[in-house]
Amino acid sequence: MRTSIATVSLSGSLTEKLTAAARAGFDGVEIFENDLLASPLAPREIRARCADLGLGIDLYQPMRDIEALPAGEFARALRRARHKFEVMRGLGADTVLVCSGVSPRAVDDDALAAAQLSRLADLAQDFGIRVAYEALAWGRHVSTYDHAWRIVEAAGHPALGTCLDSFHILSRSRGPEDLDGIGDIPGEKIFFLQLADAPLPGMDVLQWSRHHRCFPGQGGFDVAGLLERVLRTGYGGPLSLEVFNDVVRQAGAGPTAVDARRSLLLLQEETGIEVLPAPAVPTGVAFAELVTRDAEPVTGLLTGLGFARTARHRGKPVDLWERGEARILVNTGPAAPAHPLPHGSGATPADGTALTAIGLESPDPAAAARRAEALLAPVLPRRRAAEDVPLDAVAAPDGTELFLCATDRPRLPDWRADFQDAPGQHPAAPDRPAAFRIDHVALTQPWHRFDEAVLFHRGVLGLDAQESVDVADPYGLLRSRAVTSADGRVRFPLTVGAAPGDDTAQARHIALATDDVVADARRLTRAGGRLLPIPANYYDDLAARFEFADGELETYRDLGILYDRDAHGAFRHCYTHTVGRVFFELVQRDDGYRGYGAANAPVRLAAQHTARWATAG
Ligand SMILES: O=C(O)c1ccc(O)c(O)c1
Ligand SMILES: [Mg+2]
Repeated sequence: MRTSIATVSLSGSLTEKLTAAARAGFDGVEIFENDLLASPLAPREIRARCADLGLGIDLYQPMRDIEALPAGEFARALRRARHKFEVMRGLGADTVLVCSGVSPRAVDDDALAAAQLSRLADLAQDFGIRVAYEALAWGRHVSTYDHAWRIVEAAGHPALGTCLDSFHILSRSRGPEDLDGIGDIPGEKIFFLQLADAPLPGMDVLQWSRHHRCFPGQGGFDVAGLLERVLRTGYGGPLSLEVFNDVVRQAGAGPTAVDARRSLLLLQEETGIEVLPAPAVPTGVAFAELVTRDAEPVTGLLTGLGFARTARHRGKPVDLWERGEARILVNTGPAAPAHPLPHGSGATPADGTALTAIGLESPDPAAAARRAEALLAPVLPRRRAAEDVPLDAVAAPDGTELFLCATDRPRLPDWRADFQDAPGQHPAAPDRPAAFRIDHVALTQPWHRFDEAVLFHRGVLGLDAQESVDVADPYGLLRSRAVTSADGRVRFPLTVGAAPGDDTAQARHIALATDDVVADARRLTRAGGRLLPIPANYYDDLAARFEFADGELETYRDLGILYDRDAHGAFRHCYTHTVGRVFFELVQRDDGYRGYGAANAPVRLAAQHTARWATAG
């Protein structure tokens, strides 16, 4: 089906918006009146620009306050309409959107509304234009799609149809039965379909619509369910995204357009319109890669955590550090990322050590890469040097390189083949295999790419998105949403920091799962490592909330171990100091604890701020 996007859904000048929409592969656009008014281009020039870019102008919008008006006022509205139809002639646009009125002077009279819309449609017809009437959820007398349709039906004019907008419909829907009326509208009378999602729970509907709409799959609406109903009517027009969102207004148009198209592709896949390569859900984390100019602080920390340097890359200054199933690459080479990093990404190695890449254990790396490519993820070169093992890799929205790889699996190229054993190196802490591994990797996101990142990990990699949690940071609020595989072998809490410039909230971390966090915490301190000190007040509060065996709480207090419990089990965890933009966490999950210790996160963040001041002198 034809895909389209409203210019209001992208930031920048009209030219920037059109270019971004075309580059992302949209077939057409809805031109928002404000974008036209603010543009130095005449309507004919906009038309030519769109034609050069291969974009159609599928809709011009909005026209407001036209129906059910007193006679004099309606005459003035028609004059306005004639002027707009002339603009549309210049644009070569053949459909105009008319929103249900909000004017206090409009009267509650469906017959009058139908008669006046019919007059408007007569005029439109002279210009070869169709009128699509949309019920705004906050319309004065018409606020539901079925009411708008009753008026259109009563008018019975060939140039008058309805526009369905998923936001207005779903924001007012109390249950699926409220959508049954869609099936009563003949598909050819649905002149246009606008798609948007929104976060739940709702709020005042005008604020919700104007500031918080998001692309399908990024909110809580069942947009796919609605689309299926509309398709069953026989609707054959464009699928058009119309998102009003404060963050989107500030984010770059290029990446937003890609995010938007990816959202639409996933929606089309969900509704059976598009067939994409199936996801090959990662089964584990093969490695995490740190880039650093000065390896010593990181390797010192890794040694204290029981890792040993076991191998070195044959052609690059990259060392493999291992303990159990946890593998960390330490890259001291020039940190030229294969993909440009967005501003504010936690993957930026500018100031020392940064977490820039993750190896995902993939059941079928080539298939995973094909899906990623179909969903517009930048595909990175398979070989960085002639002698390297070919590895599939793509860039996540935050610039993190995701290697789709295999470890010790016959018939698949093994990423470790590029590494040569470092003789005589064994981890200081021999483990039962799998007793020590990467539990999760917390990936801070640029503030304006969070919703995109969640959809990317869900849609492209096939991970499940968990509930979003808010965490109080002393200097703001942190939002965190984990994407995980069903068995919990892959867990990436995606977080978005308080203030964009806040270094503490920007740091990424690797959490290492152990079956004895106390022993590992002691090992680190014995090796001269520092664990993040936690205030005594925290332990006094723990004593009030939970019961502990004799001495247990004192041990935690001495070491800085935090404690949490959920319906399943217990969680003990502690944090190393931060090196550059990276720190480590040691975690012990008992009896199937599912979370990440969110209850402790405010204490941890405050302690990290304090520690940063201490080291800053
Ligand atoms: O918020 C508005 O006014 C507005 C305008 C045009 C639309 O298509 C819409 O859904 C909302
Ligand atoms: Mg709309």
